[in-house]
Amino acid sequence: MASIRWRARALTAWGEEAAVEEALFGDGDLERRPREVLPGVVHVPAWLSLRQQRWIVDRFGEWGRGPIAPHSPLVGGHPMSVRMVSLGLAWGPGGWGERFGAEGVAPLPLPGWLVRLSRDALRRAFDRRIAPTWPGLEAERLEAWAGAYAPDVALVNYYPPGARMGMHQDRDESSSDPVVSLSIGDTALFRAGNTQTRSRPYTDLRLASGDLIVFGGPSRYMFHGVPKILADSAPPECGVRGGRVNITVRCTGRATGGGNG
Ligand SMILES: O=C(O)CCC(=O)C(=O)O
Ligand SMILES: [Fe+2]
Repeated sequence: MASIRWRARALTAWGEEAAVEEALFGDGDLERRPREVLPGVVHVPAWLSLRQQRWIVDRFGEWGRGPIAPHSPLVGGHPMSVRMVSLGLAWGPGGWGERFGAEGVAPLPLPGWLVRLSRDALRRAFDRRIAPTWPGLEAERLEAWAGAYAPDVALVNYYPPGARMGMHQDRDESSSDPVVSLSIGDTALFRAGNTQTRSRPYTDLRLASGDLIVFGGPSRYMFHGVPKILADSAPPECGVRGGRVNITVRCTGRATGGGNG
């Protein structure tokens, strides 16, 4: 029995190492060019400049000193290894709510600059030359669509070294508008799965400091996760010392008082 458990652990570890190796040296990711990873999933490497990253990391510090202290929600009775705060609404395992915790504190609003940045993200990612499959809009219609994108919440995650996030769907938002995700700090191994199951097929990619990934349309409800953070891989100038910051911007249509445009 013990040896079976050991073998299972060894196989899991081997699977992860193989995934890391594939993500680091596999054909798909070597070029670090903007590309549609799956229909509706677009990865834009190094989208944010180091200066923008540092500025956002300063805001991240302010959010952490805000009304909601960074915390690790319990999922299935276990605390998540990431620490999070949310903006616009308060996120918990039960979904998005108006208030957080026993004291019922109101979260900070989603800032206007993050709304504008997210619209820019859609313009950049869903250019037909990069993302031919979805939504396939020609320039003028893309501009109108991106300009009308109205996110109202964000989940801000800090991954200390060694943290991870299991495969899950982002389905607490009633809107199927795309999720815009920004990464700063250590590189993450990001697993983009499928919409049916939390297992294969999946596509692994590296999200490095400054990278953008957007998922919408046919992949809006894909399973995804972060099996590993690559320690000490952040550029020192990004502003994160040890670990990784991830911000996902989303639309619930429920938050009020946010910064629009
Ligand atoms: O850290 C990431 O890249 C993904 C985070 C995520 O999936 C989430 O916050 O729901
Ligand atoms: Fe997610």
